[in-house]
Order: sequence, then structure tokens, then C-alpha cells
Amino acid sequence: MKLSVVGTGYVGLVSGACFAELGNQVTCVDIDEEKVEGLRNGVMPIYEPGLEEIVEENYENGNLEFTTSLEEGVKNSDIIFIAVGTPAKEDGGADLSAVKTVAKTIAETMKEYKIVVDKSTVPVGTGDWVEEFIAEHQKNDCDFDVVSCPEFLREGSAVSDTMNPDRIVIGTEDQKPAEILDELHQDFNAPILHTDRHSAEIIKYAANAFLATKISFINEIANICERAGGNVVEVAKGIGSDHRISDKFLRAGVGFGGACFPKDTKAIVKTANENDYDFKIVDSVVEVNEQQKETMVNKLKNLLPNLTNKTISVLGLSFKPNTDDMREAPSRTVIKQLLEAGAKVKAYDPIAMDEAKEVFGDQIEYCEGTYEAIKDTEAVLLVTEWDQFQDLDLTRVKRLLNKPIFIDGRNCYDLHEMEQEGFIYHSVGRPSISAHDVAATKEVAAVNE
Ligand SMILES: NC(=O)C1=CN([C@@H]2O[C@H](COP(=O)(O)OP(=O)(O)OC[C@H]3O[C@@H](n4cnc5c(N)ncnc54)[C@H](O)[C@@H]3O)[C@@H](O)[C@H]2O)C=CC1
Ligand SMILES: O=C(O)[C@H]1O[C@H](OP(=O)(O)OP(=O)(O)OC[C@H]2O[C@@H](n3ccc(=O)[nH]c3=O)[C@H](O)[C@@H]2O)[C@H](O)[C@@H](O)[C@@H]1O
Repeated sequence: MKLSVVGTGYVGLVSGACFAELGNQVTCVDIDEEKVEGLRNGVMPIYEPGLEEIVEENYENGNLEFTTSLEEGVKNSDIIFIAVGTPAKEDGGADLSAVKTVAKTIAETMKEYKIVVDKSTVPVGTGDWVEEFIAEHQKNDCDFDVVSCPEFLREGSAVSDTMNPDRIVIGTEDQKPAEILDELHQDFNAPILHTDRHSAEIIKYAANAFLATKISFINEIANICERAGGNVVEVAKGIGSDHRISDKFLRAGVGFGGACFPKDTKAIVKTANENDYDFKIVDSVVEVNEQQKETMVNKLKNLLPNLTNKTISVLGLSFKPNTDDMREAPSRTVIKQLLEAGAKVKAYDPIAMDEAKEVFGDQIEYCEGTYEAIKDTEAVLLVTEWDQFQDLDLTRVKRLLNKPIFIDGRNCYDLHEMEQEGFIYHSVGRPSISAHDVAATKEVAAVNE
């Protein structure tokens, strides 16, 4: 089929490349000239495992094209996917200005039947509004349908999620676009849920809000474990074994970040408010998450009350592993708190260093590798659980540190091992190893020798 995808970000570029990989003729459109020029020359604007290979292959075989001209995209396709950003406005609502710009050009350009599919995350009722808007601004009188087809991919595994989705949601009550989109999605071999457009739009927000709720829930259980006793990893295993709960998204940590959970939770609260409803649960989810992002530095301050001029090592800057995305990354809060307390920061991330430089500028020191970031610092803060941070040479880490303080925001290490290695170790919702434990371990070791 002939498609265009408008917006070549995480969603647009990955979806476009995957549709091309399945044999469709895809035109990817973006207003960012540098991005489009780069893509034509094999430069990926984002890091996603497996993306570069399929983009290059399909660009070379002619299934995938890149342009800044939406007019060209509209002309070249029967189905137009809108995948532009819908960032949060000051008031928490979604900024739909890019969707509006795209809808206007589509209205002015189309000359024959088109299916306009919204893939961007947009508040309920946006499809109705886009439909009315296109009808109002149409230059040529032709038929069209507007469908909601929300996207559920995760960054860091976007290609694999797109190729193997849990479900595909097609939100339209019209038969013609439903049948065409069914056929387009057949090769994904996933269940297709047909629903009305409003429900499809709400499904997207409800899914993200629910997943975010699981995370804030387990983070609060972790906070209770820290105060009352217990180990949140064991608790998560215990409750997650119940199929009705499931063990997914029950990893306690330093709070959720990224381009979506933070903005989508706020947006659905806003939608509720606009409809005279107080969405109390998700409101609290957001509040708990803000607090959670501060817990690592608070733990450090309990151990080192005066951080002035102390150098602290931060491992992991992106909001999760396998991505270079720094949007709403918990590392931002952690580093802000450290700097406010007068500390100096040495940081390392395997992929997100360039993005991080845009965020932190010259406020922190950027290191070339993990151990360089640890050397001569007072404490290690493990913020993002990249594979290489989960398998550190602990003896070397301890030797490089001025003080054996390790704050693990992702529960990557075994408590017993950290005690044996002599670390003062604080993680999330698990018993902490204090200086007293470390001294005791050393005494036992000395007696044994
Ligand atoms: N990032 C993610 O993992 C997911 C994002 N979503 C949703 O998908 C949408 C897109 O998100 P991302 O891909 O992360 O955004 P992004 O910010 O990575 O990419 C958006 C792209 O749209 C382009 N753009 C903006 N205005 C345009 C216009 N008028 N014409 C053509 N291109 C234009 C921008 O230059 C940019 O390249 C959002 O609504 C987001 O909530 C949904 C599922 C997953
Ligand atoms: O709408 C979106 O953009 C996407 O948002 C999330 O995907 P993403 O933000 O890429 O990444 P996740 O794996 O969901 O992680 C989000 C955040 O939650 C945190 N998290 C996740 C899981 C967990 O158990 N604990 C936890 O703290 C991660 O560290 C990360 O900061 C959803 O998982 C996708 O289904 C959705 O399409």
C-alpha cells in the first residue's frame, strides 16, 4: 500500500520503516530539514536498536523515502499517518498545534479519497475536531476518513514492539477505512481491536496512566518497606505471581520519566478536569513520581549531609536503557538536586552523552567511561540500569571511590555481595547496608583470616 507518515520521530520513523519493511511504499515527512537530509544520508536522528538497518535497507530498495514536503507525501499516498509530537502545555493539556498544521496542509492538498490516521497521542475528541477542520479547509471536494490508531511502542525496543505488538487498535465506525487498515496491519500478526474513535483515543491514555500507576504503586510499597521492613523485590515477585496483577511494570526505582508517562498522566487528569471530574488516582501517581525522583539524593544526604564541593558520580542519564532520550529523565532531578547542594558531578551514559550536553551544558563533567566517572568521587549514584552498569567490577569501583558509598536507584546489585565487598549500599525498598554492617563484615573477615 502507499502510505505517508508525518513526523519522523520515535513513532513516525520507526512505524514508517516497519511498514516499508513489510513491503509498503512509505513516504516519511518531517519539517526538520536537517533530519530529513540526514536520513537521506543514512544519519539516524535517534538511537533505537535495529532501526538503522531497516531504514538503510528500505531506503536503498526504494520502499522508504524522506521529504520535507507534506504536499508530496499527501500526493504519494492513500493513507496518511499523523505522528507529530503532542507535548504538554503549561496547563498539562496536550499541545495540538503540530496536528493542526498537518491537518491544514492535508485539507488543502488532497485531491482524492484519503484515510487520515492519527497515531499521535491526542485527547479524546481530537479525531472529531480533525475531521471537522479538514472538511472546513478542504480545497477540493473529495471524500476522506479520520481514524484513531494509537501507538504503544516503547523507546529502546521500538522496532521490536512495532513488529510484534500486543494488539492493534483501530478506532473508526466506518467500514471502508476499517477494512483497508485491517489489511495494512495483517502482517503484524497481532490481534486487532476495532472500536469507536473516542474509545481508541482514551485507550492510549488509559494504558499509559495504568502502567504509570503500577510504577508509582510499587514505589510507594518500596518506601513502606524502607520504613517498616521488607524487600520490595520479594514483594513484587509475590504479588506479580498473581496473574491478575502480573509481574510487569513492578520494578521499584527512581521514578518514571520519558516523553510519554509524565505528559500523558497530566493530560488525562486535565481531560478529566475539563469534564468536571477529579481523577484522584492519577493525580497522586504524578505527585508520588515527583517525590520518588528525589529519593536518591535524599539518601545520599543522610550519609553525607554536607555535599558542598564533594564530587559525586552519576551513572546513566537517559530516562531508561537503550535510548538516548533525556526527556523528563530522572537524572535531571538527581543532578539538579546535587548541584543545588553544592556538589560537583561526574557523569557517564553509554549513548545519551550528546543529548545530556544539551541539557546540562558545562554544569557537570562528562566522562568517557564508567570507571573514569567513578574515579576520585565520594559516592556512586546508579540512575539508569544500562547493562554495563549492572555488571560492574565492584572491587575496582571500591578502589576508585574515596568513600565506599553506592546508591542504587534501580536495585541492580545483590545485597549480600555489596556487604561482602564492603559498600555502604542503599537501594530502593530493600534493607540498606550501613557503615556499621560494613565494619562488622570486615571484623568477621579479619577474625576468619
Ligand atoms: N516516543 C514514544 O515512545 C511514543 C510516542 N507516542 C506519541 O507519538 C507522538 C510522537 O511522539 P515522538 O515520535 O516521540 O515525537 P518526536 O518529538 O520524537 O517526533 C516528532 C516529529 O514530528 C516533527 N514535526 C513537528 N511538526 C511537524 C509538521 N508540522 N510537519 C511534519 N513534521 C512535524 C518533528 O520535527 C519531529 O521530528 C506523540 O503524540 C507521542 O505522545 C506514542 C507512543 C510511543
Ligand atoms: O506512549 C508512549 O510513549 C509509550 O510510553 C511507555 O514507553 P516508554 O516511555 O518508552 O518506556 P517504558 O519502558 O514504559 O518506561 C517508562 C519509564 O518507566 C520506568 N519504569 C518502567 C517499568 C518499571 O517497572 N519501573 C519503572 O520505573 C522506566 O525506567 C522509564 O523511566 C509505554 O510503555 C509504551 O507502551 C507507550 O507507547
